[in-house]
Amino acid sequence: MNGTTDQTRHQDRVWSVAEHLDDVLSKIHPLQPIELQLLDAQGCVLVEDITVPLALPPFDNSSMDGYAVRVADVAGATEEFPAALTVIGDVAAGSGEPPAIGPGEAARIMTGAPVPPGAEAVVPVEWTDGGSGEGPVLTMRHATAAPQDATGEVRVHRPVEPRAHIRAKGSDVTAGEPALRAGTVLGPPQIGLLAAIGRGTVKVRPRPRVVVMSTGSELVQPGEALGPGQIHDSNSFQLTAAARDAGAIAYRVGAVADDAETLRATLEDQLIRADILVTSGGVSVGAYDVVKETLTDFSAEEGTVEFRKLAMQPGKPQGFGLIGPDRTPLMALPGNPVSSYVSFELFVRPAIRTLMGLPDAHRPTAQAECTEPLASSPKGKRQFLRGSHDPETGKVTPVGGTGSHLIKALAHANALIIVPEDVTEVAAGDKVEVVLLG
Ligand SMILES: Nc1nc2c(c(=O)[nH]1)N[C@H]1C(S)=C(S)[C@@H](COP(=O)(O)OP(=O)(O)OC[C@H]3O[C@@H](n4cnc5c(N)ncnc54)[C@H](O)[C@@H]3O)O[C@H]1N2
Ligand code: MOO
Repeated sequence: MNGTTDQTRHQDRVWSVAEHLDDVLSKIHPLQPIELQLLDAQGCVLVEDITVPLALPPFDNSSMDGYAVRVADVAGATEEFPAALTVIGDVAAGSGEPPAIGPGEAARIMTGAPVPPGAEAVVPVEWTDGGSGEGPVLTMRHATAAPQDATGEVRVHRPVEPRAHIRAKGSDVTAGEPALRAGTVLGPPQIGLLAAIGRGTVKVRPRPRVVVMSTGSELVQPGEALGPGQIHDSNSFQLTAAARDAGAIAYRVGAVADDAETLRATLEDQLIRADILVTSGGVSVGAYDVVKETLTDFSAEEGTVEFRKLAMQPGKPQGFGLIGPDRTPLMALPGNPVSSYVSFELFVRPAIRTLMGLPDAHRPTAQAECTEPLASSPKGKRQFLRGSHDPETGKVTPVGGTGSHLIKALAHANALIIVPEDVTEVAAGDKVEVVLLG
């Protein structure tokens, strides 16, 4: 058997969606963890258990703007017979050493300020005359407008329970308690907790750097006028946005012309900053399908990219391999805009999320009732039609047709309707599986 026959046979093999995905994911491994600043770690997976170094709150503090008092001093107080206390000063949030409260004394205290020694409870300002000498008030007067309120006398109109309006030291978390476990995905509240316990950096799996490049001599940057036979490059924008949406740091490279040398040089340049490379276009059987030509001709040192046909529509032609000195994954997607996007959702997004070590690499799916019959689907191919899914009714309505060039319909869809390989007809009311695009 000669080499050409081998290669021809190999190319003849049609891969299922699952086989291609398995092959991609089997060659992609989570990135090495690094220490990142908190905000750079957003959306990343924590790889260390985090223990609370100090209690939260770190000290007893007031939950209200009011007066720190001794309970016995306000026992039995009413509006008619208020308890009059001597105000010995202000305790603002951030106060280092608040004054001690003796019998018959109170300190004006602000929310979050440390409870002074001797105080047993906080009376909200609304239960007092605020030092005005008149009836109950709703607010304190501002310190600059009425500095005298930090001294003088306050009348308290209600008694208070011990510890009332005091947030105890350690009532949130105590020192030594686990704060977050390795494997946690860092969302805003987790980042808030890390900041609260004083962590400036954390060890996480970083976001992958994804380089997106489109190929095609017909492509013109949006914003520029089209010449004859030209179209705007939409894939590189769509795919860069999709890479970001998947959690990656995405770099968009302008469209590369259908020229093998230019493509080779651009790939070499870009490898340095890529954890994964995504190309669009040039993978079919045309005379100018430069991605396939260039990457198939790679030497052993440069790496191997395999081009294959998948039993799916859209997204039949796909290339995948590992290139460059670090064997960086490269995914060569078909150029038709819907094909490249569907391919991204099915193969690149899970690859990105696997690099990040995320537990949910795949988009969620749901069963839905199809509101309209679907045009006959090719036998033996898994078809992904665009749909508008309503989670409230559990129904999905097809949007646009099967054409891989229907960019507008894709922009009005929020789901992909899956028509399995063995199904050729879907009637209105039939149940279908949908990929929820979020
Ligand atoms: N004789 C055959 N022709 C084709 C086959 C086949 O099996 N036999 N497969 C078709 C299928 S399926 C697909 S998908 C496409 C894939 O083609 P390529 O990956 O080589 O992509 P191009 O030829 O470069 O472009 C296809 C189409 O998409 C437009 N395009 C490309 N890049 C962009 C971009 N960045 N932004 C917007 N639009 C883009 C391009 O102008 C073409 O119209 O091949 C079929 N042909
Ligand atoms: O597979 Mo192509 O992606 O059908 O248009």
